[in-house]
Amino acid sequence: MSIGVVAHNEPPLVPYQFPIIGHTYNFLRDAENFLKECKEKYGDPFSLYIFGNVVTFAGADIIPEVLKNSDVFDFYTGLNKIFPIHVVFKQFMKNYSSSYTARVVQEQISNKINIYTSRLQKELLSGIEIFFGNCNEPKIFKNIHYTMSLIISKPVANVILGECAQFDDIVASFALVEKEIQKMRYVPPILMFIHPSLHQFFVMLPLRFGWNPISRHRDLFVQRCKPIIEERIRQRKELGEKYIQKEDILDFYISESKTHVVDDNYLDNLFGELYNIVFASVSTTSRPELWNELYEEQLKIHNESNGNLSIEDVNKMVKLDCFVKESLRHSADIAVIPHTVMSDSFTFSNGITVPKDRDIYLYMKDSAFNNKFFGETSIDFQPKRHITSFANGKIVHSPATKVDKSFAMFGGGKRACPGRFFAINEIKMCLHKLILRYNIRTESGKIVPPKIKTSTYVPSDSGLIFENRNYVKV
Ligand code: HEM
Repeated sequence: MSIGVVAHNEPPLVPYQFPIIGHTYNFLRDAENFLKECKEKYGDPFSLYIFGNVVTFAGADIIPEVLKNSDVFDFYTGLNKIFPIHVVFKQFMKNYSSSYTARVVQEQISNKINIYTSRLQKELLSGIEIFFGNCNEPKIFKNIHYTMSLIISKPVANVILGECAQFDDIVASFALVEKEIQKMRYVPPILMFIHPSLHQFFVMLPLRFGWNPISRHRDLFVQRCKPIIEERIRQRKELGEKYIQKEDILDFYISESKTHVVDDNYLDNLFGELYNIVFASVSTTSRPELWNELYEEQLKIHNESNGNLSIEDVNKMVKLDCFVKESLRHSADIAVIPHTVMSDSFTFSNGITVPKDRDIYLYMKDSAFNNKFFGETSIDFQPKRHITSFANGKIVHSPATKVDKSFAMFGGGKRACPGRFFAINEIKMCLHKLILRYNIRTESGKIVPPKIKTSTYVPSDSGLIFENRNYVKV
């Protein structure tokens, strides 16, 4: 049994038997139990030798320190090693800046939800009608994840592209972009055994030969949106100060660019900026879990709002919010999002030091199901745990958008997900409409667990049955 050499005060490196292979086999075979055992035996954080590299796993105590120090622990450097999403987009954008994109999402999308609510609602209802329909007879939907992506794509396309979202193929391309990019994520990192950069080279090989999974979406974007972009630029020029900016992200980027020339470079850049946001929003928002007891709350709010939701109505959906938060907690991946150490080293508050270039995986399951935060019932699905009732009758609810040490599903610190307000709002509106209209159950009548892919979960492909409640008109 060999024990790797670790520098003074480094996280303990879990002993392993076979050189080169290290812990790779145990990690691939059963990451869930293997990480649990390691944490119990070696504490937080600990290191493993996987795919030829020493990587560190941060559990519930260390995750908040990693997220808080985003200038030291870089998410994009870590992510690019296994899933070079930014390389895909950088082919289109000359000056890509992740912090600029984050600011646009926060200021132009999340801060303006009240402006978008009625449009989002209209698009969601139309998507639900197209993709689920009446369901007067119970209907089975097999690929529910993709169907939900299609439904979510409609409102997202509307907010991002304004009237360009009238084209069905543009809406479909929003859902497909996500699907195609996600495929890159599942290339097994076997070549990392030789050198980490070899895996990256292999994943990016098609890009080097000029094939980009999203090129055809770029062509469709140009075909559909170029005339609209040109017309908007023409109007801006003609009306000058009198031009009233449209409420969509496309017009925001047009106003920022201050150009009058719609050439290939300009369109590439616009496409890259816009579809980067599309990827972030569609890939994360489509979650079909439902909970029947929420029906009463939805019916009450539906009646009070006459079926026309405002942002205040969405905020009143406290039970639904707790349900969404609990669903997100339960769908936490086992370990995700490596953050790479960018400074010479970093010392955690418990005195343990990690060196430059070390990848720190967030052991999310340890945080999401920790008794320290959620007590003995941490593994149970209990949406009410997010509500606290005080003796004086005061009731406080911890919203799904709140990031703190017990809830890291949206990250934390300065780089916490800026799209979470939009995402939660959209999920709640969508679930509200679905719960009002349908009874939804799994084919087997039991809860179907997701499938495990290495250390992440992917939705199960078992079907969901939708049946019209025949009660309210949504
Ligand atoms: C349920 C849905 C979502 C989940 C679970 C989610 C989760 C996350 C997580 C974990 C991060 C990394 C945070 C960190 O490293 O601290 C992140 C970042 C980000 N998310 Fe989301 N997200 C969701 C929806 C969205 C939506 C709808 C948008 C856009 C409208 C969006 C845009 C972004 C952006 C731009 C970043 C990068 C932030 C930065 O670089 O500072 N996300 N998200």
